[in-house]
Amino acid sequence: MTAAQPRGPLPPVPGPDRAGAPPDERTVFDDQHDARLAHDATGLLGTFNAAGVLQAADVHVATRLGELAGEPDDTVRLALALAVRGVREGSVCVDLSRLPATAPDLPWPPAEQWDATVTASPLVGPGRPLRRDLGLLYLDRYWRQEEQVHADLLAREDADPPELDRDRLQRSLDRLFDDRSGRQREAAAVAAHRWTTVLGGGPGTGKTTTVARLLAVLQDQVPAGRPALRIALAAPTGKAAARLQEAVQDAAAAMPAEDRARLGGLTASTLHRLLGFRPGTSTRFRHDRDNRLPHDVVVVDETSMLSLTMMARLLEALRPDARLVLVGDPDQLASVEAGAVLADLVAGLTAGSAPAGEASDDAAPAPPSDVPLSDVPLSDAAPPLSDVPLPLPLPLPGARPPHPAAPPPPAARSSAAAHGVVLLDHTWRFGGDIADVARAIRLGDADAALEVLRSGSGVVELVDPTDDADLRADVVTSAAAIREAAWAGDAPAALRRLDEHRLLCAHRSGPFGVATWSRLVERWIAEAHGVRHAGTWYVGRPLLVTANDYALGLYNGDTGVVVAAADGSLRAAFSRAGDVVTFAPGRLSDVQTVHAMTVHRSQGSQFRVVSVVLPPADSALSTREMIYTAVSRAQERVRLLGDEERFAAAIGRPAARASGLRRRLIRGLSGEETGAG
Ligand SMILES: Nc1ncnc2c1ncn2[C@@H]1O[C@H](COP(=O)(O)OP(=O)(O)OP(=O)(O)O)[C@@H](O)[C@H]1O
Repeated sequence: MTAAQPRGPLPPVPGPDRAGAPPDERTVFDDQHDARLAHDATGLLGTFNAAGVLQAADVHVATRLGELAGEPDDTVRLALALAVRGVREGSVCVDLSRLPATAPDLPWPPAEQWDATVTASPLVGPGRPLRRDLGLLYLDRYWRQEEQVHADLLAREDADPPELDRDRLQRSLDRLFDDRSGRQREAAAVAAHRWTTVLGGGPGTGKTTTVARLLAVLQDQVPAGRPALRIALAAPTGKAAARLQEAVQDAAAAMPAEDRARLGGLTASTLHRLLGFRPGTSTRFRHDRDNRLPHDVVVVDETSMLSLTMMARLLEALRPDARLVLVGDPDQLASVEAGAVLADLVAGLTAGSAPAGEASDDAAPAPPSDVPLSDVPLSDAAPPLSDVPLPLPLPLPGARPPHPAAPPPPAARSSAAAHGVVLLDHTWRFGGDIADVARAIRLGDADAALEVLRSGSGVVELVDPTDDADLRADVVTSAAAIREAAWAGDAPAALRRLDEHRLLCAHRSGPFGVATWSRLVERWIAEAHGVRHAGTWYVGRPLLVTANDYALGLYNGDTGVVVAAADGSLRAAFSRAGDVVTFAPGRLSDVQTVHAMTVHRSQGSQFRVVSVVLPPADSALSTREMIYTAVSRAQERVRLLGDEERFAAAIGRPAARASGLRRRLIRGLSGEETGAG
C-alpha cells in the first residue's frame, strides 16, 4: 500500500448542483482493523482509501470491474471508485474536475489527462459500467435512470395537454379557493392544464389542502355520466401516507357538499405498495412500462424523500395520460438513496424563470415591466383567477404545446408555473418562531435565525447539551404517558403520545448520534420508572421499523408501540391510514427501540416537541437541509442541544449532492442536445 497521506476530515464531494442530503458519516481510518480499509489495495486506490476518501467497498468494485474490463489504468479505476463512493453518499454522478479541491493534498491525476483517459477507457460507454455525460461521470445504472426520468418528463411535457372545460374550471376554482388563496388556486389551475405539476412549500403552507382542492377541481371536469377519475395518493413512508390521507380527508370535509362527495373514500398508500411489490427485488415493481398503473391522477407527497430510482420507477409506471402531482418541500433533506429529485425538478424547471418561491406569498414583488401579467406568480392576496389571465399559455384545441426541441417563447420560459412548478410560501398552520427560524434557515440567514433564538420566547431554544434537565423531564414524561396508555391497552392514545416528543440526531453513532442518546434516554427512563427492561418486548416499548415488510404492510421508518392486550398478551401497535393495526411481536423481524431517531428518518413526520442534538460544526452531516428538516418537524416547540456556533455552521452549509438532472432539464427545455459517452 502507498504511504498514507496526511489525515484529516474531508469535506463531502461537491457536485455540480447543490441540493439534498448529507453524505454518510466519514472518518479517516486510523484503526488498521477498520472494515472500511481495503488492505490489499495498492497505488492510487490504496492511497485514497488510506486517506479515508474511499471505503473498501469502493475499492473492491473498482478493482474488480477494472479487471473484468481489462482496464489497468490506475487513474480510471480511481474515477470509477469515486463514482461508486458518490452513489454511496447520495450523489448520482461525480464531477471529476471539482474533486481535487476537496482534498488538495492527495495525488490527483492531472485534470485534462485524467478526463481524456477516463473518456477513452473501455469502462466507459454504452453497455459499460461508466458513462460520461454533461461533463460528469456516472455509474451506468444511474445515468440510465436519469436519462429515463428526463425523457419521461419531457415526453409528458410534449404530449397533447389534458382536455378541459374552461368554464367549469373557472367555476370550480371560484368555489374552492377564496381571495386569500391565490397561489394555491394557481396550483390547481396548473394541475388542470398539465400532466405534471410540482407543488412545493414548507410545513403548513397548505400543500395538502391544495391537493384536496385541486383533486376536487379535476373531478369536477369529468362530464356527467362518465366514471370519476381514479386517484392514487402515495408517499414514500407509511407515516407520510397516513398523514396525507388524513389531511386530504380533513380538507375535503370543509368543502362544499358536491366536492366533498367527489373525494369520498380516498385512501393513501406507500409508493412501494402503489407500484406493487415484486418478490426478490426492491427496485422493480409489478407496475412498470408494460403494466401501467390504472390511475388517472397520481399524487405523491413528501417527494423530497424520493430517490432517483423511485422517481424512475414511478414515471415509467404512469400512463402517459395520467396526471402526476409531486408535492413536497424542496428545502428538506433529500432521499437516503442517491438523487435529489424534487430539488432538481424545482431548480431545473424554474431555471431562468421567476420561481414563485423566491417571492413570498406575503409580499409578491411588482412584476418587471417586460413580463406579461400572466407570467407573474400570484400572491395569496392576488385577485381571483377569473380576473387574471391563467398563468399558462392556454393551448388551443388540438394545438400542441411548444416542442422542447424549439426554445419556448420567452413569456413561457419566464414563468415557473409555465413548467408546472408552483411554490407556496405563506404559512397557514403556525406562524411564530418556528416558521421564522425555518424560513431564516432556508434562506441561509444564520443571523436572522439566531435573533429569533435569542428573543427568549422559548418556542425555539438553544440549550447546552450538558444541561439536560428539561430534555430529561420531557423524555421521562412522554415515556410515562406512553406506558400508561399502553398498559391500559389504549393503542391509539399510546401512538398519539409517541408523537408528543422526539429526540433527533444527525448522526447514527458517536457522541452526537442516535445510539449514544438512545442509551442515555433509556437510562433516564429506567431511573425514573424504577425499572430496567430486561426483555426485548415490554409494554410501552417505542418501536421503529427498520426494513420494509410487505407482508405486514410495515415500512422502514414506521413507528409503533407495544401495548397490553385485553387477554394479557403483548401486541405491537402501528397507525395505518387513520386506523390502528396490531401484530404479535413475534411476527416483526426488523424493529428496534426508538428513543431517538436520525433527522433523515424523521422526514414525513411531525411531533409536538422536537429536541435536536446539533452535530459538531465540522461534521459532514451538519448541513442547512438537516437543520431545516429537524426544526420543521416540530409543531409547537424546538429545543436545540448545542451552541450558536454549531447552529450557524449548519445553516451556512448547504448540502452538496451531485446530479445532472437539473442541467438535463434546463438543456432539454431549451432544446439543446446532450452528448453522452
Ligand atoms: N387557503 C387557506 N385558507 C385557510 N386555511 C388554510 C389554507 N390553506 C391551508 N390552510 C390551513 O393551514 C393548515 C396547514 O395546511 P396543510 O396541512 O394543507 O399544509 P401542508 O403544507 O400540507 O403542511 P405539511 O407539510 O405539514 O403537511 C391547515 O390547518 C389548513 O386548514
